[in-house]
Amino acid sequence: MSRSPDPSGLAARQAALRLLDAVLRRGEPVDQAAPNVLRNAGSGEDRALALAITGEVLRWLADLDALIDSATAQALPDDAKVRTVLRMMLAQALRLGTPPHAVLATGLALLTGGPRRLAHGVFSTSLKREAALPAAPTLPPAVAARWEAAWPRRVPAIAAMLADPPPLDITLRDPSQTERWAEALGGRSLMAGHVRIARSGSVQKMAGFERGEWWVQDLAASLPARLLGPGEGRRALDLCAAPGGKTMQLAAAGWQVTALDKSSRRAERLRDNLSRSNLSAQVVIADALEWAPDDRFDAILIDAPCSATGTCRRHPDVLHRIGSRQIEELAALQATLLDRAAGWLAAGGRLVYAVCSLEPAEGEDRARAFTQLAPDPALAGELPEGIVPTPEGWLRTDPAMLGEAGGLDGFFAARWRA
Ligand SMILES: C[S@@+](CC[C@H](N)C(=O)[O-])C[C@H]1O[C@@H](n2cnc3c(N)ncnc32)[C@H](O)[C@@H]1O
Repeated sequence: MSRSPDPSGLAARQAALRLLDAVLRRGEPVDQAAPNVLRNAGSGEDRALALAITGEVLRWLADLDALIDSATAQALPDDAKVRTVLRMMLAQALRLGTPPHAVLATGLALLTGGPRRLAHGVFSTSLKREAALPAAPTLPPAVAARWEAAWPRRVPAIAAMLADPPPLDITLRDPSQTERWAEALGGRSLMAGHVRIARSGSVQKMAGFERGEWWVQDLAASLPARLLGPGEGRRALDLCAAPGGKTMQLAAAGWQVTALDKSSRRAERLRDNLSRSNLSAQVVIADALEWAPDDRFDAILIDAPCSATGTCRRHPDVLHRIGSRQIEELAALQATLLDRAAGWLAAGGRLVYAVCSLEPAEGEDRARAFTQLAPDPALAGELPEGIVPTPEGWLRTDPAMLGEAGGLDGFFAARWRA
């Protein structure tokens, strides 16, 4: 049943406050908290507004805090509710173009029994001073320190790409239809099988979605599966497969795919995606640390669990949830997955390891440490124009690459041969 938008506008703001609380206090991903938080958050429009406010606060958190602190002599703790409400108020005024009276009414309503005068004062002072955000968001200090150490010359450009949500990329089931779909969807293709479109409205309502002609997948995320080439009926293992973007690519490229994931909830989405796109794979729900195959595979794709910091434009919560401890733990898991899978490859078979991460500890360091198989460098011709392999033959992307065309996710991929 479709609901009409909440006329007070409060439901969306209450939901945004709860989502921000989930990310900033409990370290939960927005995607994990959202289904529960948004269930009673009014109409589709209200839910979209809640997500937009949450996203803008997480993108611009340090800069919003600087504006708040410059407008009051009071030291507001980081986790004070009034600070989060003020972040939301300023994000709406400065990023979403919400009229000040609507921002004030809904913001103050979140602070019933709390420091409303303070919030009113900070917001009004900021508007009177014509407060503005910088051209590029300021990265949280821990993220800035990590990326400065890894990519000193790339960080300003990466931060600039964080200012706005990225365009929407789709992967086509049939790459020979690229021109047709680019035209039908009013998009632009950066590579056969890829179309990029401006973000607007519901993906499910776009032509071709229901019939599974395409699925949403960032251009960078589509590259690891491409590195395995055409399947010609041979056997591929997609380890860590759900929700199935790469399984669908492999199946569409003619591989006979075994798609393994340990999460039954995510495997359900993988099954739905396969059935919508009319593609098939053998779905296995198992822990890759315990499972072992009966037969060897001609190709293995490990799209390993990772920090996902490469998806920070779409998921700015990663900037505030992920620290060195998580990265270290994930790197250890990734090393174990690589070591196990190497023994499951048939002679002459290819293994691709990939992570949607901007952390060398999960990408370059893992590839350097892995010596069980012979390197099989990626070739420039296998990648979109403008993306070249690293001197080691690895694929490394960051959000500022192909920046003129809208950028792409941060990804790392490396390939070996048995
Ligand atoms: C990066 S996501 C995979 C995305 C997927 N390849 C795609 O393209 O849609 C990582 C996946 O690894 C799964 N995973 C994490 N640890 C695992 C393990 N020990 N065994 C199997 N799957 C695991 C998670 O459930 C998650 O679905």
